Amino acid sequence: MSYSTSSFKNPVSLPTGIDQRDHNHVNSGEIHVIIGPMFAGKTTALLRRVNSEAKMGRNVVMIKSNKDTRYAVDAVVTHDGTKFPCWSLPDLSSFKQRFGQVAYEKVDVIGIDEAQFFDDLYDFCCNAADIDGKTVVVAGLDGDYLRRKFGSVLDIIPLSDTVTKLTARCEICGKRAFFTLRKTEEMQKELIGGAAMYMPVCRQHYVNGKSIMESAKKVIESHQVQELIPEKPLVA
Ligand SMILES: Nc1ncnc2c1ncn2[C@@H]1O[C@H](COP(=O)(O)OP(=O)(O)O)[C@@H](O)[C@H]1O
Ligand SMILES: Cc1cn([C@H]2C[C@H](O)[C@@H](COP(=O)(O)O)O2)c(=O)[nH]c1=O
Repeated sequence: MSYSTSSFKNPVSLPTGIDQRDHNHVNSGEIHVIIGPMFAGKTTALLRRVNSEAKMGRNVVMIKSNKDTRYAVDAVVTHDGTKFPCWSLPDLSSFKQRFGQVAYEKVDVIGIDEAQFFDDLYDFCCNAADIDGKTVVVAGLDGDYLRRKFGSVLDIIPLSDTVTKLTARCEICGKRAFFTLRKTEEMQKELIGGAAMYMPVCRQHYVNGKSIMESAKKVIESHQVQELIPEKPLVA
C-alpha cells in the first residue's frame, strides 16, 4: 500500500462542531510525576514545585491521602519538617465537591502527595489535566516494600508530561538508594510509618536485608513451634 506524503503535510482541520477555544483549553493542562523510595525527597520536590507556581501568581491547592496523617492531618509535611496546608481526603473524586465548583474553577495547580493511596488517581489526573486544564503535580511511591507496583502511580506514567525518579541514600552504605526496606514483620501492602519501620536501601542491601529479615522470621517461627512442643520428661 502506498501513501501520498502530501496528505500528511496538510494541517488537520477540526471537524465541524468542535470549537477552537475548547481545543486550546484541552491542551493547556499538564501532569508531572515524582516517584522514588521513601526518604528520597518526593514531598520536598512537590512542595518546591507548588511553592514556585504560587510565587508566579498561580492558584495552588494540595491534596494528600487521609490514610497517612503521621505528621499532621491538614498539612503535607516532609520528613525534615517542611509543611504546606492541604486537604486530607479518602479519595480524589470527592475533591471537587468538597472544595466547591467555583473555587475549583479558579485553581491552576493541584499537588497530590502519597498518591499510591488513591485508587482513583488515573481518572482524576486525566480529567483535571485533559478536560479542566489543570497542572497536576503528583508525588508517590512507585513500588512497595516488596518492589511491587503501588496503587495507580505507575498507571499515570503514560498520561504524564514529565516523570522524575528520585533516589535516597542507602542507610547501610550511603550509596544511592532505589528501594524501601521494611524493618518489621508485617506483611500487608499498606502500613503507615516512618524511619522506625522503613529504610531506604541500595540494590545490594535490599537483597541482603530481605534475606536477613526472612532468616530472622524463620528463626522466630521455629522458636514459636518449639515452645508448643511439650518438653520430654527427664524420667520415664
Ligand atoms: N533514612 C532517613 N530517615 C529519616 N529521614 C531521612 C532519611 N533519609 C533522608 N531523610 C530526610 O528526609 C528528607 C526528605 O523528606 P521527604 O521529602 O518527605 O521524602 P519522601 O517524600 O521521598 O519520603 C531528606 O531531605 C532528609 O532530611
Ligand atoms: C514502602 C511502603 C510504604 N508504605 C507507607 C509508609 C508511609 O506511610 C508511606 C510513604 O511515605 P513517604 O512520604 O514516601 O515517606 O507509605 C506502605 O504503606 N507500604 C509500603 O510497602
